[in-house]
Amino acid sequence: MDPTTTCAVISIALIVLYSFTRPRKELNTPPIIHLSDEALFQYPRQAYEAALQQHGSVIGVYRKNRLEYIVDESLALQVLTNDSLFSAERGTAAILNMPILNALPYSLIGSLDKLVTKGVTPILERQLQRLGPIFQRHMFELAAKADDAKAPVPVELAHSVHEAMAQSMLLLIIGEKEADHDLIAAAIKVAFDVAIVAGIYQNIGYWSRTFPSTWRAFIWIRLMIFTIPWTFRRIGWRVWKDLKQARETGKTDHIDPDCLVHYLVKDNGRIPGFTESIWIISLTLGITFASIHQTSAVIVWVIYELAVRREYLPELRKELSSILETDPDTGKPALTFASLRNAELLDSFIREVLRMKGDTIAVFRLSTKDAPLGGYVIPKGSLITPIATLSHENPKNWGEDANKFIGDRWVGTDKTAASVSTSYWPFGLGRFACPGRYLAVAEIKLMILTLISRVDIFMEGGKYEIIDPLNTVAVPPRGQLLFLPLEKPLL
Ligand code: HEM
Repeated sequence: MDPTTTCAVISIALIVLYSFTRPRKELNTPPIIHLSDEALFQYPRQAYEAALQQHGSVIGVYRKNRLEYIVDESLALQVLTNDSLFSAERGTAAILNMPILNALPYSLIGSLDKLVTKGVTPILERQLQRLGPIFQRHMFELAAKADDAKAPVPVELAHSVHEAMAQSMLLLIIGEKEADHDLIAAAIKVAFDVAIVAGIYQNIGYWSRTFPSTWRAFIWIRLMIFTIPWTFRRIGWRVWKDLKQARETGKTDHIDPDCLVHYLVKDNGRIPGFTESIWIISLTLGITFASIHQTSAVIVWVIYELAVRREYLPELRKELSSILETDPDTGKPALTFASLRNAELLDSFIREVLRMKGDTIAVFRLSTKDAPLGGYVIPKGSLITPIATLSHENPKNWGEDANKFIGDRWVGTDKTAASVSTSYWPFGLGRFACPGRYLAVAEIKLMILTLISRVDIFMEGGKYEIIDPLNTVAVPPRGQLLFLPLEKPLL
């Protein structure tokens, strides 16, 4: 080895040795509070809120063998928006059990954010014109299950919602206009499998909850190496073929110009090569999960809430009648982009559901350096999250009735379901607030208005059950929805 190389090797070795042996200075870290599994998984809101009240604005709590720092509303803004101390991308990767994302040369989460911000939001109206008929067809088919019924009949909502979401997202993402049953099933399965890796159902399984580290290792290998590539192969192959044809012909006309794969190819600046194609396929996998799973869960939440708060239905139908426009081709009443924008009462109801459904820990960040916070120091590499209920239901933010569900609370204000602030962040906050929220709210409105234009909705027993109180964000409630056809459909 020549002297220069020897010096370089020795220097690197010394730096590595120093960084491992360097005495770690004592940090003034927040108190670590023990919360029992029962408290965390059965009544997390009360447990976290009481601990914060007793021990101050920031505490450490072990959950599923992992230390998480929990803050109250006074520090929420700082934690969620101070990118120089708390990283959204790293926090999301860690909480989704995918720290490997942080080792990639490009930021997957940053690229997904850009993809939706640039590829969907600016052309939201056009996208909704394309996707709308798919949502409506699935909801009409579901409503038709109650045709001729004289008493409320049970229907299976979640399945239809997932199919509608999967089919429309296949059109949005890969430009598949006629997705067959297998392709739709593959998209649903991919979203579900990624949700499992991401730990979305981890709180409700005995093994995953009791042996979280072993569970994480096992599930990661099984799902990431075998199951997800297998279920994703049909979608991935379709994208691969499109990209291969582009490489061979130098052209992209065979790819739907409004789909996200087309956007990615254009954004790449040249026809993607092999590694760029793999990256594009990874992004389509990520966006399939991000766009299908959470929106489907929220639609179920909103419809179940409506079914137990039936007093809002007459007003919502009145609103629907007033916002319908006339389809220029058929002359029939139609729901357009403008109709959805004008559905103020429904928007307010959705916002109230998102505010009040009891989210506790929902949006995570990871400290990128030893970060001063609330009189303590959060050590570098720590997960940190504010408790959502303390912001969302705080009387200081929303008045004395802050913890009361008032469906029309936001009508006539500038606060829409998608407009996030320090006191309302179901879509996150700051630079990385969910880029898909405008699309998501429009989809939710479209599905709900379509349904209530044809059927009356009820919950069996007048109630639903929360399956996972610690994850009301992504796990929908359970209950039996019932439909009764309207005498005079509005659509
Ligand atoms: C009601 C449905 C949805 C909810 C409640 C939701 C919520 C969230 C939340 C809380 C975050 C993290 C934000 C943060 O860290 O500050 C997020 C990130 C993200 N969401 Fe959504 N989301 C929904 C629908 C969608 C849809 C339909 C899309 C795509 C079309 C989407 C795409 C993304 C992406 C790409 C990210 C990661 C990048 C980023 O953080 O900017 N989401 N979402």
